[in-house]
Amino acid sequence: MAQYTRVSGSVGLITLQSPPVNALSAAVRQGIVDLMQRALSEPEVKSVVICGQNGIFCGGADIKEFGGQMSGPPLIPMIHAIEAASKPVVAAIEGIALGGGLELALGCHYRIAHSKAKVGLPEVTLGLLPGAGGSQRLPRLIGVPAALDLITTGRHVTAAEALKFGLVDQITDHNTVNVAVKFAQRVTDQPLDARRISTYPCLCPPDVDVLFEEVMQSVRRTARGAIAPIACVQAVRAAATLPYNQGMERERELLATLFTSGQAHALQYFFFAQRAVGRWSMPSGARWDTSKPRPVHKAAVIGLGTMGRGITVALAQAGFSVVAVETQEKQLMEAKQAISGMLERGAKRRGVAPALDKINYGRNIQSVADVDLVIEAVFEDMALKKKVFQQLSAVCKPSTFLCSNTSGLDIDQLACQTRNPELVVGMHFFAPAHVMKLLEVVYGPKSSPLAVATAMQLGKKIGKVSVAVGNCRGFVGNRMLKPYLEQALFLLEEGATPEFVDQVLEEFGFAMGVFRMSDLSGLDVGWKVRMADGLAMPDSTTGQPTRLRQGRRYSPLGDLLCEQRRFGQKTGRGWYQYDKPGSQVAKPDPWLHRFLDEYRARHALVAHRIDHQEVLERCLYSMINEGFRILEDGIAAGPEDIDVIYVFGYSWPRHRGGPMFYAATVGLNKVLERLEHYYQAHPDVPSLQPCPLLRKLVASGSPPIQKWREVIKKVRSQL
Ligand SMILES: C[C@H](O)[C@H](C)C(=O)SCCNC(=O)CCNC(=O)[C@H](O)C(C)(C)COP(=O)([O-])OP(=O)([O-])OC[C@H]1O[C@@H](n2cnc3c(N)ncnc32)[C@H](O)[C@@H]1OP(=O)([O-])[O-]
Repeated sequence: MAQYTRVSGSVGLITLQSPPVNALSAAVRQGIVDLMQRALSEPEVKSVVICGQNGIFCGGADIKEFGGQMSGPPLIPMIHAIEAASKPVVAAIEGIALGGGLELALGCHYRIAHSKAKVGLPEVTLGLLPGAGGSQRLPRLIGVPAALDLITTGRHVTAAEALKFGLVDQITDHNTVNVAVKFAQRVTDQPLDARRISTYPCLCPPDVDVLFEEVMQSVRRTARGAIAPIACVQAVRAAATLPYNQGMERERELLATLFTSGQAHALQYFFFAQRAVGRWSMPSGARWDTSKPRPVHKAAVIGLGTMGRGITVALAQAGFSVVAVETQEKQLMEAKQAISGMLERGAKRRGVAPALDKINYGRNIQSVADVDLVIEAVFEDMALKKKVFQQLSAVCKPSTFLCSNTSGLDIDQLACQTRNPELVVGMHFFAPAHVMKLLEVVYGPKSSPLAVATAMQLGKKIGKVSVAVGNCRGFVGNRMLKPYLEQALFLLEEGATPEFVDQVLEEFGFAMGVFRMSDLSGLDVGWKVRMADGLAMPDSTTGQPTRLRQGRRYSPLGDLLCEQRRFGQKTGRGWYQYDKPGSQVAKPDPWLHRFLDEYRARHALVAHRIDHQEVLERCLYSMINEGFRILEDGIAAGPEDIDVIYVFGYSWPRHRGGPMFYAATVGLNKVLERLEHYYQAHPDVPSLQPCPLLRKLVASGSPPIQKWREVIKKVRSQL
């Protein structure tokens, strides 16, 4: 929908009207076409201004329309008609002009932006490319290098940067529409041919071929298998080498390939999944829109190890006053230094002043008596955490929220240490906590919707993607990681090498394979947890490491490496070898290959040929199977929660949508059939036994992932 008003006597004002972001739905496009014809036909009208309702210009094509039959006037001829208009058309950009929204503005003859506006062509983040002339007009307007940067990254640029690029003609701090109307009146007699961007030559730097080669190489390196960034480079190359119309034809061809690709579906699913996790719910029925958060003004962090430091930085950078407590003097001094350094570097990158004055350091837990919310980040030991929660409950105001950054310990046990267990939730950050976007907000049986709402809102305020999950061992992320790690170890026992397993997972799109990741995070972290669980102990009779624990298959490979202090990067030896402790370049280690051969011989294991398919299916399907158990248990409300956790917390490739979306893509019946195949071969590995929910979904015809929540609700109501 669009509205037409005549302003200042001679200006036709077209206002896009489709909340919340005036996306270019069929109705909006029809409105623009009709009202442009009206403005051009009215003799009194000398110029036209296009703007958006509610201080937002346009969020681009309507992503909700992508899944269906496209109807209404097509975008490209609509924008061509505006560019060819006989009267000047001015875009008044407020809020955002993204994707098709910016392409619409590029079809206009002038662009006026509010100083706080952001513009960009983020189609690549949806597995697409600017398909309404953006890949051909932008290079002609701002040059090939800048256009390549904006189109291959999809980043949003500020109005100031857009002005520097020449992407907008003027920026204002005042009412943008009024400024644009005045501007439109001033340019009525200016020649328009010079303002039709599609007619501009595409000026190229002398070494344009070298530039495209370099950009293509770096894009291939960072894309990790995503195809859209590569198509974006090819589209801009068409602008640099072909006449406009041929370039547009090339843009159309490339977009057609992407539009129907699985990756575009995965990325568009993920776009909406990111928004779905904000609409959280709890098994009790409490929901995001019925639970009001309590404002947090002052927070505290207890324990300034690696995680505590990152959490303190994230809070301070977001403007919160923070009381940072560390009882050990030496640790406190080191933490102060590290935190100041992180704040200064972050502030420099963002061009702002470091928030050093936001933090008060203390060694005494008494100093947190007046805060609104505390995040405990002490060593991952239940007894220690319980003691800290008892102290906090005694010291803090009764209304203070007590949160733990534990990565998998029982939140309810901590809640039971306090006077107000309903105000206790988990806030599980991911290392480095001031960088990683993901936050698991963990509610226990006593946690109140108020506490969950407050933690979710705080997460959003410090720039995190927060996902509300139930309390269980390992919550969602680490619980699904366990069978994934387990299968990787079993594959080594059966003949694979760490390099091969990692290569398969990295070709799939993970930033790092399971063994390189394990070396990075340190093998001793998991070892300590297994020791605490009594898992890493040798057989009481033989004293030898056994491969069976409570009737389940267990691989002591990781424990055996740790007994030799092969903790990974930190000791220079792990699943790989490194030049020296702390270096990050992993090299295959002949010692480990010999160790695996001896281990197999000692346990009478016969190595067999393991191919890509087996690695992917056993590692990913066992993880996905655990995902279905988590949905069945109600620990996660829907598949979107799991997928957002894995993309933002465990580097699952976004262009594959997430583990649950991937299962839907592969086909649930195939996942079920393969799990049954592997479980038959490995009956002592319960994580391969297909989850009943998976069976039920297959039995009900494998409904599309958007429909799983209904099936889950029915299944859980029958439990
Ligand atoms: C031809 C052409 O070349 C091609 C092919 C294209 O143009 S492809 C399209 C290119 N455009 C984009 O990639 C921009 C995508 N949007 C965003 O980046 C952000 O939304 C935002 C604009 C920066 C606002 O962020 P926000 O944090 O303030 O709010 P929100 O929660 O995100 O969004 C608020 C609500 O608006 C919905 N929404 C946002 N953008 C939308 C869009 N383009 N289409 C449909 N719905 C959209 C969103 O789902 C949510 O709905 P609900 O959850 O409330 O029901």
